[in-house]
Amino acid sequence: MSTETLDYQSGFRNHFATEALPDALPKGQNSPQRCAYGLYAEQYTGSAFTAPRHQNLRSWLYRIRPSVVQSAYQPLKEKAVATAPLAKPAADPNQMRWDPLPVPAEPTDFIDGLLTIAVNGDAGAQSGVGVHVYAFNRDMTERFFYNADGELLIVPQLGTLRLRTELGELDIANGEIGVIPRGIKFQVRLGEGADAARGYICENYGNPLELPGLGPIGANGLANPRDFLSPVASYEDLEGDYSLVAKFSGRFWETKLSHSPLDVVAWHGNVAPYKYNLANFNTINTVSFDHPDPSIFTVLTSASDTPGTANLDFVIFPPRWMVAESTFRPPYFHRNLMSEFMGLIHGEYDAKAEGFLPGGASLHNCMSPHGPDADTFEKATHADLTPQHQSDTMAFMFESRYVYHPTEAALNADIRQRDYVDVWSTLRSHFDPTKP
Ligand SMILES: O=C(O)Cc1cc(O)ccc1O
Ligand SMILES: [Fe+2]
Repeated sequence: MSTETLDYQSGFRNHFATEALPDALPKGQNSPQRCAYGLYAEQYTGSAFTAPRHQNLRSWLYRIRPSVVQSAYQPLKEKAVATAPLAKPAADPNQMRWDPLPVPAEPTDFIDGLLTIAVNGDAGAQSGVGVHVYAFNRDMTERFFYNADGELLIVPQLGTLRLRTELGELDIANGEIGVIPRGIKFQVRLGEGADAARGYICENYGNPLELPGLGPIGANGLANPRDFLSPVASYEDLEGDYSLVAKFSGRFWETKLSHSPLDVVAWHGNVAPYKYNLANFNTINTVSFDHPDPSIFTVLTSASDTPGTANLDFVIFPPRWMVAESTFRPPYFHRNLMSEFMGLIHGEYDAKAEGFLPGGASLHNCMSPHGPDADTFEKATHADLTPQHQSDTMAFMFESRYVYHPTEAALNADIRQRDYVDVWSTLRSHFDPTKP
């Protein structure tokens, strides 16, 4: 368990510069003939070299040993982690819901505690996402991990996490998110006070997440850049029996290391892990009438090649005032082009009176109808429309243009609520042609 508090650098995709030893970063160049302290220089790119400047991502790492010091990769036995496209695709128009994944009874670390719920797109074509849940109770100590298939958006629901990465350490708690860029080596440990952890992960095979455009909202609002925090350089110089697990092209591999890969003494650049506290989200909502579309709650977006039609939108449903006049205030009934995976970080979600639990999940695929359950509809159509504060709530959505294919494991899981569709079964006709 990790207790000391961490320092961070603030700003979204800033060009950061950080060193754990004085003058470890070279001055005025990236590749000096000899680096300070006998370090090796290593460039790490998060985009093609020739990506447009505003999307060009790279950092320079000054490390004790270059990453090439490793043994041959060997395949690791199959995990409960799937990657798109599935061998047996199983897209399903049924509305689906799951209870929270139980915390394991056996000692289980972050990697072994992952279960894929659904995937879409094609990881090899760098489009789509994988949606996983995790539940674990043991620190990663001798092993480290990187994911070549995509960046990882981590949404803790239970227990704080200490993310120990090559570029430094991050703590993320319930109500915060962490993002590990594609390929960054890291280790997950239980944070302060946690003996188990559970949460959600969106593995983004596509373009890296970025802040959405604000359009007529103006220059400020939603998630503000300065609230994003990246780690400062910190390193360990440890020799011993370590291993590095790689998720590469849908399979898990392992290479033996004789040292800890968290040996970066200094780095500079604009691609780095980051965290964000969802409580800092500047929420915008109607002050007149009607229920706005949830795109006003977009925290981060991964663009596809069709403008406005995201590979992934990460959307939250934060605490907020509900003041709409003469309006049905909860989410409306709808059928959407975009496919929607939802989770609940804490509290209750305003479209569902019961059954959608913190740590649970729901899936409403392209064009599958959904919306408020029957109890919510009943209450909201008779509610007194005074200003009401929607408190203690934080739901989120991984919304994607690509249809989600649930995994067989998720379809057959004990935690699946097989009677979910019945939450709408008592919605009766109120139609009366004599009463306009
Ligand atoms: O399905 C959901 O609960 C997510 C959602 C919320 C909302 O306020 C409007 C549309 C929508 O898809
Ligand atoms: Fe929806």
